[in-house]
Amino acid sequence: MANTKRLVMIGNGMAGVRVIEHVLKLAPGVYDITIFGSEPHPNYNRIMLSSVLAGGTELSDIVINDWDWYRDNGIQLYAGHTVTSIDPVRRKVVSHLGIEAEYDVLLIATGSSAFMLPIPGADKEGVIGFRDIKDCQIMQEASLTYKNAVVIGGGLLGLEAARGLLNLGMDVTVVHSNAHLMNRQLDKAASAMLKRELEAQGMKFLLQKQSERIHGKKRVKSLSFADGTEIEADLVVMAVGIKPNHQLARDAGLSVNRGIIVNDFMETSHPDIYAVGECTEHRGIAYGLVAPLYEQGAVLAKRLAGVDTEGYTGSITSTKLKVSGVDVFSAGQYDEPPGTRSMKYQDELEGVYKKIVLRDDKLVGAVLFGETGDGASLFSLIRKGESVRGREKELLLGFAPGGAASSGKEDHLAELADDEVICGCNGVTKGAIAEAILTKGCNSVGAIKACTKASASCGGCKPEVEGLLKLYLGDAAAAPVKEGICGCTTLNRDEIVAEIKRMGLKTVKEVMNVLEWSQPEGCSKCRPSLNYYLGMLWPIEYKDEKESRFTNERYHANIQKDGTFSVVPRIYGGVTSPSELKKIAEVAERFEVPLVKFTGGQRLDLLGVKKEDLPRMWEELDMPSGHAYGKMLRTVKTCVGNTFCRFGTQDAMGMGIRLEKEFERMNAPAKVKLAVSGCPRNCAEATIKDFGIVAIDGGWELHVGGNGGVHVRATDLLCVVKTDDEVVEWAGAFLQLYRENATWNERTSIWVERVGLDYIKKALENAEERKALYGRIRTSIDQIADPWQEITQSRDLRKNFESLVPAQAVQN
Ligand SMILES: Cc1cc2nc3c(=O)[nH]c(=O)nc-3n(C[C@H](O)[C@H](O)[C@H](O)COP(=O)(O)OP(=O)(O)OC[C@H]3O[C@@H](n4cnc5c(N)ncnc54)[C@H](O)[C@@H]3O)c2cc1C
Ligand SMILES: NC(=O)c1ccc[n+]([C@@H]2O[C@H](COP(=O)([O-])OP(=O)(O)OC[C@H]3O[C@@H](n4cnc5c(N)ncnc54)[C@H](O)[C@@H]3O)[C@@H](O)[C@H]2O)c1
Ligand code: SF4
Ligand code: FES
Repeated sequence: MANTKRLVMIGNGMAGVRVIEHVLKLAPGVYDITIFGSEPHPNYNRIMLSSVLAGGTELSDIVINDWDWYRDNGIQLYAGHTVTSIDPVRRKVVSHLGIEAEYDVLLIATGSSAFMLPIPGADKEGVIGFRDIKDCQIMQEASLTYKNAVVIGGGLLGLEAARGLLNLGMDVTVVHSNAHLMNRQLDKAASAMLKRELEAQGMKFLLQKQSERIHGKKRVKSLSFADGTEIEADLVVMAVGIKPNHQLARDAGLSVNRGIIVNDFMETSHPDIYAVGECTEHRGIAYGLVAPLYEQGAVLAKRLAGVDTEGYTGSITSTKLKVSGVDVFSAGQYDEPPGTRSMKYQDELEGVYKKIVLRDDKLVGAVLFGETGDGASLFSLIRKGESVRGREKELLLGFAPGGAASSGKEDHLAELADDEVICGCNGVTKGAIAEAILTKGCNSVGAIKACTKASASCGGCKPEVEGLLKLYLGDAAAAPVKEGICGCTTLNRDEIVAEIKRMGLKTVKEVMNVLEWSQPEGCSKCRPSLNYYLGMLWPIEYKDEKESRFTNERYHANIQKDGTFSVVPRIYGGVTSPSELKKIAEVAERFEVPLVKFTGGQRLDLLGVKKEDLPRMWEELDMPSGHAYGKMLRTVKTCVGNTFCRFGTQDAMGMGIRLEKEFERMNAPAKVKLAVSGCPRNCAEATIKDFGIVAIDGGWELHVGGNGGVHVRATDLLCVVKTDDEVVEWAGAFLQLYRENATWNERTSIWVERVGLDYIKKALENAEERKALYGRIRTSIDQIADPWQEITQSRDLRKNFESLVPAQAVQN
């Protein structure tokens, strides 16, 4: 593009990408943008990692900008690339995979890393920080094998990690060096109440403990302390603060202290090199919360767009602990240094504690425990810095339910100026939310979230957003507002499916237009779900929209953390042959596959494959896709059954192979796994599968709704049948009932609990209905070709893989 400047950004995290979002709006077409990010993911909401660890949230739920966003905005993204050097003279950066990028403007947004205590044994297996997706995965995997988790650090991160590990079923002890928890956010009274509450949830604490040494051969076994005591540990999570990632800047000669030193316009000591986020130090402060970083980002974006700005002058911060069942809020001055006065309210029975701290009639701090609904309002007063003389009691007790002086939250919100920030995480003002409600028709928290991003991160501002809804829409908002499948619509799954059927809508775009989506392009939640519903409803006419699928499903292979892919061919029922194994081995050798591994589902995983090699590998393997990447039928695990096992009563392998051939290529709301055991000893673990078959004398037990993942659930017994044909028919009917009624992304374990086993039994016991369901699943599956074959046989489709050079670098 003529006259465009080359903007290169190092770091694909929250602060940096927020700057790019602003720049795209303020100065479209001005920059040719390249981003390098060490993590092999698109930009995601790091704040929400606590929810991912605690369960119920997946990476796809926390992605802020999906791969399409980069592509649609012409951004060259090198995901999985760590920049290893900056050359300020030649104005270029180099990544660890050798990619060079020249810049006119360089933006460093490298964030920070977990601070790891430099104690002996800290390098052992099982000792980690909590900073990214990978750490979440390590903790989730450890919880499957190990019992004792120790979290060092009783701050925000440590407690959120500890709660997540409890959810994963581990025995968790938090080791804290201070005498009270969250000592950087809470006073002693609130801290004591917090400790009691967390103990009631099952967390254990060791306070005033100095960790001295981590023991164990290869993997951690225990942790010992300066006082000579020791605790068993299979997993140690260090959450003792963060250290800004500034080495790259230091090596390039930039001024660095705790972080990269920046002025009020986020300029570093070098011309045309800017820095933003946790990697920076501004007026002596390195921030570790997202709200100030977004404030920095807004200033920097204006600077880059040539828009006037007064500069960034620093932030007062507020925090909210994200542990369900415990409400803790802290803002500004949380203790009472000389020159301040405080007012406190404590109700031990109700578990409520409130404190406000004042200096010269101004509110300078607040600590809330138990009732935190007024947090954002108090924070806004702290930021304003105006006199609150005469209103102190009202501030302490006033806004919350049960408060003495009830001026009401809406009254308070009404008094706020339009430029007051309501959502600190995303820098959204009252004026922006008012505009969304009054002129853009947003009438739910979800719609406001989609339109403005308010409440999209920690969720701490949700009470204020609800208050504004009530303020502007009155009683209309007092009624519980229906939440849609995502922020783009207020319609839920059943309403959407009904409307698609009623109006005969046939494409994703059509659904969005006709059902009046608030975002014309939809989002990463609704697009794949609409694609699924349409395919399920119109199996013959509907053409799958590849662009509405996630990367793995688009490339028919699982993307790995280094940007390579894994290839899993289908091995029916886990039964293979020497010639098939030889073929796989030869292909693995020919393509120099770095790792070959058996999966938990009895197949072979070829890991570390370059994207451009995928079609040729599939061709040479000449086997069907194992669909290890999609919301589809994954595996049918089998035991040897009566073919070899002396306990076996039925042919488990034969049944497994038959079922896998019957239902392979089946699209579903979520992944589906089956297993067949040849007798009630159940070696194939059929009772933790979506559909499990266990042989008994003279028949088969059919089990449904099991799950062996993070949320383990044993199956419910659906029925007992006699013949193999009946097994296939019931399995097909059950899977189709699930396909037709579950919400996209809902596993059978959740769906079965939601609709109830009785509903499923009733639907399937009717032979006519069962046969009809079976007929419909067959029709659906018969329309779908094997994706690997489809790609290898089409020159156009192959090009999608071949044209992507450097293949492993570019994810968009
Ligand atoms: C579990 C958890 C929960 C949190 N909860 C909250 C919360 O509730 N509220 C809140 O305000 N804050 C919270 N935070 C803090 C918040 O996430 C951070 O303040 C924010 O993410 C910092 O944004 P950033 O862009 O500066 O850094 P990051 O989001 O860390 O992004 C930096 C990116 O740069 C990449 N990078 C680093 N070096 C290089 C290199 N050389 N080349 C290429 N890429 C590189 C990193 O891999 C990273 O992806 C939480 C943090 C964690 C870990
Ligand atoms: N809800 C939220 O806002 C939230 C959640 C998670 C993380 N974060 C942010 O992520 C960053 C990291 O969080 P964090 O909790 O690690 O940092 P932190 O600095 O807030 O807390 C670290 C805690 O560890 C304790 N500690 C220090 N050395 C220790 C030692 N040797 N042994 C035991 N305890 C020790 C400190 O007393 C402190 O309370 C912070 O910037 C935090 O603000 C915020
Ligand atoms: S489940 Fe029964 S038949 Fe199958 S391997 Fe185990 S003991 Fe043998
Ligand atoms: S304050 Fe965190 S999402 Fe609004």
